[in-house]
Amino acid sequence: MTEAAPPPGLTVEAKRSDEAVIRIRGLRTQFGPQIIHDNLDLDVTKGEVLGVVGGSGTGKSVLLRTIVGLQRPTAGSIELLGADVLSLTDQAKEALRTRTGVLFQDGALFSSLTVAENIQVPMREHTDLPQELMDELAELKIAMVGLPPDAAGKYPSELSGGMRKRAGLARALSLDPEIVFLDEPTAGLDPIGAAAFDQLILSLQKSLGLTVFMVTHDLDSLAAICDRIAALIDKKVRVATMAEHLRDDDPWLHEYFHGPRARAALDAKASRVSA
Ligand SMILES: Nc1ncnc2c1ncn2[C@@H]1O[C@H](COP(=O)(O)OP(=O)(O)OP(=O)(O)O)[C@@H](O)[C@H]1O
Repeated sequence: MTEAAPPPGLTVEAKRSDEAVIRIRGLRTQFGPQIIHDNLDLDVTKGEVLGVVGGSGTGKSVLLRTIVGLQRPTAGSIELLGADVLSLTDQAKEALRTRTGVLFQDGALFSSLTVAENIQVPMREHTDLPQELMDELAELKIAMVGLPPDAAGKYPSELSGGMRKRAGLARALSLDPEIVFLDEPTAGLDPIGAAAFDQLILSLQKSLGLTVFMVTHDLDSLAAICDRIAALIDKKVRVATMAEHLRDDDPWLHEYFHGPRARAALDAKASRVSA
């Protein structure tokens, strides 16, 4: 079947931007006199892995929280999966929440619940599935993130840091979201654990067709799995591929992407590609 021609007046550019699952325009975020984002625009395309970087305090986590509706901006518009986040009814907000998953920096698991119960929290909140089915789904999510089956009955305190991250990811995937938001998913993991977590994110992204919005400081993650990188600079984002950022002469980008750690990450990527 041939693709239908776009309606008159719809340009190729407009057609392409229709694929944006997150579209931010003119975002301004301010805490008292402190302006964090100013006239920030960002499009995130369906199915991409977007890395979000920036110096400490530039507003990466606030941006994530604002997109998922946990923080209200001072001005601007945010479209998430076609819905205008800032004017939704509570009911529509709930419905949108079932289509997104969030992994906060510390995993944010409930310490008094087992891993399976943690994974079932969003199911209980948003569905009325019978317990038996929720148990089966929790088992499936546990397998998907590479945890052993006996992790289901364990409490977060009984897991290693890497396992807790995986459990947090399983909970973020609880309702089969279309977009996952990850806040520094590899922070606190050793390099081997971090690389394994990167590969897990990449394989889930590919098999589930997820869009991934990932705040990170981890240059290895950026090099290994991100399609594009949004750098928070001067209260706005500059979105480009890693190769393009490497050619940018902005001082922060230059220091970030040309320092010794960046070179090591790029060398590691180059040797993976040539292997
Ligand atoms: N609820 C809040 N009230 C007041 N100020 C806040 C609030 N949340 C964040 N901030 C401020 O906004 C700025 C951006 O915070 P954010 O956590 O987004 O930074 P970040 O880029 O994620 O930093 P880091 O890389 O250090 O985690 C910081 O100066 C922070 O103190």
